[in-house]
Amino acid sequence: MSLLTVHDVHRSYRGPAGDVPVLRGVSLQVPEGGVHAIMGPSGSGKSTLLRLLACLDTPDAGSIRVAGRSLPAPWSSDGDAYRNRTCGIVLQDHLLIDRATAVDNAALPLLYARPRTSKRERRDMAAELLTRLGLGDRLRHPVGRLSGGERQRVAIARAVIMGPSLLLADEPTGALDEERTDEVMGLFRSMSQPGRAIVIVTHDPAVAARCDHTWRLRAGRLE
Ligand SMILES: Nc1ncnc2c1ncn2[C@@H]1O[C@H](COP(=O)(O)OP(=O)(O)OP(=O)(O)O)[C@@H](O)[C@H]1O
Repeated sequence: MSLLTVHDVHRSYRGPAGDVPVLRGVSLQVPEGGVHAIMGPSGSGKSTLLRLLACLDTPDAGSIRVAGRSLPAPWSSDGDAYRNRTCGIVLQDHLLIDRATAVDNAALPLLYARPRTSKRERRDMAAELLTRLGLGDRLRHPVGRLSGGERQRVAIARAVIMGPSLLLADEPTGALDEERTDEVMGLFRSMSQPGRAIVIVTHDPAVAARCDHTWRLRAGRLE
């Protein structure tokens, strides 16, 4: 069964010389229980597509359904709930809180979880994930003082902490060495159970080779 169904999605941006079409009829069916990759040249619209799937933006035309339901409006409370409970996202600019520790950044989505969790539970869950991602000795560091690859892993921990049905990750291993890439891919693989799917945008053929399926974005369409 498809967890994610995208049908004939279009998205243009307004440019100085008129509209610039980026997505020109993207269709996609992502089955449950796997790790999938989207590749494509720089500027082909991969991040644009991911933002639509994360309900951070709306298509000009076409439809997106997750677990059989159409996506809500991005800035509605249903959109917030979708991003908190159904979908986890790792963006290229990680949007972390620099002064807060790695644990507090990773635990942030749990603040809005129902039923509520105690501060202790939230920190324990975050610490466990961060340790699994090789950050056991950085738990109490403010993320503003972490390296690019360390920040990337904090963003991954924050995206997966709620156990999302759909995990979307834009270049999640772009700043990581081989060993750390293995840890991240291992975490994604362990999450890819029935009822869940993981979609990663990557430029790295070695990462795509470890995914169940790879789509290529070319000329505004997926192949
Ligand atoms: N908010 C925006 N306003 C105008 N144009 C935009 C906007 N966001 C993206 N674009 C344009 O849309 C095109 C696709 O951008 P996008 O970031 O989706 O590509 P990408 O495939 O993710 O690229 P990369 O691999 O370099 O990250 C680019 O030409 C970009 O300049």
